[in-house]
Amino acid sequence: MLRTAVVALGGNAFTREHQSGTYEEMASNAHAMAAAVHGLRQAGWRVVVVHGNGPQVGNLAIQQDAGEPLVPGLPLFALGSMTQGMLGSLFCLALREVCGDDSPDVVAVVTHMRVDARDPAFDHPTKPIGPFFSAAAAQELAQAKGWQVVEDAGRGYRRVVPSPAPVEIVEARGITRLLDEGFVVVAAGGGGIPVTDHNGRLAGVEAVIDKDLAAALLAVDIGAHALVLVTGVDAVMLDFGTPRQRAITTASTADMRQHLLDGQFPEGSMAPKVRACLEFLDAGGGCAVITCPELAPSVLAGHSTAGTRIVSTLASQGAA
Ligand SMILES: Nc1ncnc2c1ncn2[C@@H]1O[C@H](COP(=O)(O)OP(=O)(O)O)[C@@H](O)[C@H]1O
Ligand SMILES: NC(=O)OP(=O)(O)O
Repeated sequence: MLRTAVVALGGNAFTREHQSGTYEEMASNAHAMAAAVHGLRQAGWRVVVVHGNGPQVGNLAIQQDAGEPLVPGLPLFALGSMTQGMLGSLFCLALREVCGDDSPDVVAVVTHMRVDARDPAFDHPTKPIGPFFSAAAAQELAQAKGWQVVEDAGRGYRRVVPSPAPVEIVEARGITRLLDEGFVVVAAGGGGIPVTDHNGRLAGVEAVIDKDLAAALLAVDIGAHALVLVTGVDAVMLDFGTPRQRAITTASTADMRQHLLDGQFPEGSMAPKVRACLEFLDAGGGCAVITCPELAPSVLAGHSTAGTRIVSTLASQGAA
C-alpha cells in the first residue's frame, strides 16, 4: 500500500515576498509547487495538499476595503473561503499541466475547520496576512484601519489577525473517501474556513488558521507517514538572519523542542511550522520535512544534505 504524505504549500510560496500578488505570479509559482508534488507521486507517495493563504487573504481584505461603499466588504472567514477556491483552482490546473499525460485525478475540497470560540488566540493576533510594509507605512495603516501590525521575520511589517488552533476538520470523512478512491486531494486550504458551534449550527469566525497546524491535524487524522512543509527557504536555520545563521539538516523532536524553547523560531512564520512537525511526530508520524519546492522529494527520501528532516527522538535513537 502507498504511504501518504501531507504536503503544505506556503502562501508566501504562491506570492513571494517581493511580488505584488498578480494572478500570473501565483500561477507561475504554483507550477514549481506542482512539480514538487509530481516528484513525490513519482517517488511512490500518495499526496494530500494543504495550501496557505496569508498574502492572498490579506490582499483580498484590502480589495474589500477599497470597494466600500459601492460593494459591501465581506467577513474575513468568507475571504478565506474565496482564497480556497482561487488557490485550489490554481494548484489543480498547475498539477494537471505539470503531469501532462500522467495527470492524476485532483480535486480541491472546500474545507471548514472547527476552532474553540474561547481560544485565547482571539485576543492575541499572531497570523501575518497581506503585503509587507515599511515600519512607517504599517503604523499609518494601523492608525487608519485599526489594524494590529508586527515585524515579520526580518521581511517588513504586516497586518496580523487571530489564529486559533485547528480542532476538527469538518469534511474529514469526505477527504478520506476521496483519498481512498485514488484522488490527489487539496484540502484545508488557508488552514480551513474557521467555524465554531453557535446555537446548534456552525458559523464562521474572524480568523485565519495556520495551515501548517491544519496540515498536521489532517496528517494525524488520515494516518499519514510524512508531513512536508514547503516554504521559501531550503531549510530551518539557527540564528536566522544573523551572520551566524546555519541550517538544521537532520534533527530529533527533542532537538527541535529545545530550539523552540530557546526562541530560535519567530511566531507567525517558523515557530508554527516547527510546532506542526512536533505535533505530527508526537502523534506517531514517521517523518517531517521543512524545505523549498525544488528539494522536497529528495529531502523526504533522505537523499539531500540540504533541507530539514525531523524524526521523533525515539526513532532517531533507533528505538522505533
Ligand atoms: N529560523 C528560521 N529558519 C528559516 N527561515 C526562517 C526562520 N525564521 C523565520 N524564517 C522565515 O520564515 C519564512 C517561512 O515562513 P512563512 O513565509 O510565513 O511561511 P509560508 O511559506 O508557509 O507562507 C521563511 O521564508 C523565512 O523568511
Ligand atoms: N493560512 C496560512 O497559514 O497561510 P500562510 O501559509 O500563507 O501563512
